[in-house]
Amino acid sequence: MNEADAGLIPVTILTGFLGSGKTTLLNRLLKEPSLAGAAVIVNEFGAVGLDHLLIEASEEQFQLLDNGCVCCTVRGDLVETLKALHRRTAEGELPQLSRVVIETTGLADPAPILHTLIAEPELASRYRIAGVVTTVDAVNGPATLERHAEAAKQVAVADRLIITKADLADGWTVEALERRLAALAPAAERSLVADVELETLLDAETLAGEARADRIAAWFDKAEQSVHDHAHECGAGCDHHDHDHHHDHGRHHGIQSYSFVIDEPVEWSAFATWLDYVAALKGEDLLRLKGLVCVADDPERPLVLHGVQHVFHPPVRLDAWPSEDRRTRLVFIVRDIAREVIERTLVKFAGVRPAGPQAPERHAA
Ligand SMILES: Nc1nc2c(ncn2[C@@H]2O[C@H](COP(=O)(O)OP(=O)(O)OP(=O)(O)O)[C@@H](O)[C@H]2O)c(=O)[nH]1
Repeated sequence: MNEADAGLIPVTILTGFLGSGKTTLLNRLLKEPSLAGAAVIVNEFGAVGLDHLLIEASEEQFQLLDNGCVCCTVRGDLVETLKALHRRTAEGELPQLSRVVIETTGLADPAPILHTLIAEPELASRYRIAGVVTTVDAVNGPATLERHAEAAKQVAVADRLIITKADLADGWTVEALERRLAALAPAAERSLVADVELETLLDAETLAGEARADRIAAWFDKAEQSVHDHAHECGAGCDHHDHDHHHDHGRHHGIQSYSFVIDEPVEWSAFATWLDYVAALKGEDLLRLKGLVCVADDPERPLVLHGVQHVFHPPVRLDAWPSEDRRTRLVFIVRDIAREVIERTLVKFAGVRPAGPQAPERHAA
């Protein structure tokens, strides 16, 4: 931090591809005493997102941006949220703000977010960027970096790279991933999540203010260039001609999110058979599945489900429902898998018929 930054509120961006362990790390961080005065801004897809139920922050600490992806459609909401946080703190409505952590969606490009923080005068006079922390999943990470430009970008702008799920991968895979990360982000510090010092993690910035601003400007130019290239690829057939839409359309192409709500408790053995089937058949394009499940033999204690491509993590049983709503909710983020396909398999294997869409389907961007 340089002198000009003194007195500004540090903002850390916590990013990483879908299911790479951002929320898990954030929940660990939120238990740190030094995070007591922090505000947490979480961006999730879709009106029926579940993250806000799974993050253990106090209501006062927590701000949700759930109307799109923070790097594109809800960037304005982020600006307003940060302005309002500052105003409410100054007016004594909220306690003094020690720092802000922004958890992005798994598909976000952090560069435009950083650019916004620097370029928006009111924000730049109140907040400083404390760094970008990117989680990379050791099991899916190598393939994800090859397949998804978003993931490579999240790594490239990182100050700190946190390798998660090394406990599920062999040593050789982790070493190969480390080499790949070193090539993509030579200046970033790398550590395994098990070795992370939580106390210092959020002050991750490895570049001084000006160098960072230059680097972000360079990234932003590249982003503009890819938008421009995309506009050419799209040609006359593409009817989206405003800048932001090109930006989204180019990067989150083919990715959709949708959710299902199931009114009745489910029989776990049939439901688990359905999960196995979906993972085996569609794993590569099933970028993320999250669920809160009401199981017939223990309806008071829901199961939390996490699927990340082919990997289904062991379900975790909560002691109680996190909100009044006790129905099973499933959120999917997929590439080119139609909602009807998932719905059909739910009926066939799990024997349940989900209620109609709770919110209009939307593209994940
Ligand atoms: N074994 C193991 N599991 C992990 C680790 N980190 C996260 N997980 C599991 O991975 C799943 C997804 O973790 P999340 O923290 O929800 O990932 P996320 O990046 O917040 O996911 P999105 O918000 O959907 O992008 C959960 O089941 C976690 O328990 C890890 O280091 N080891």
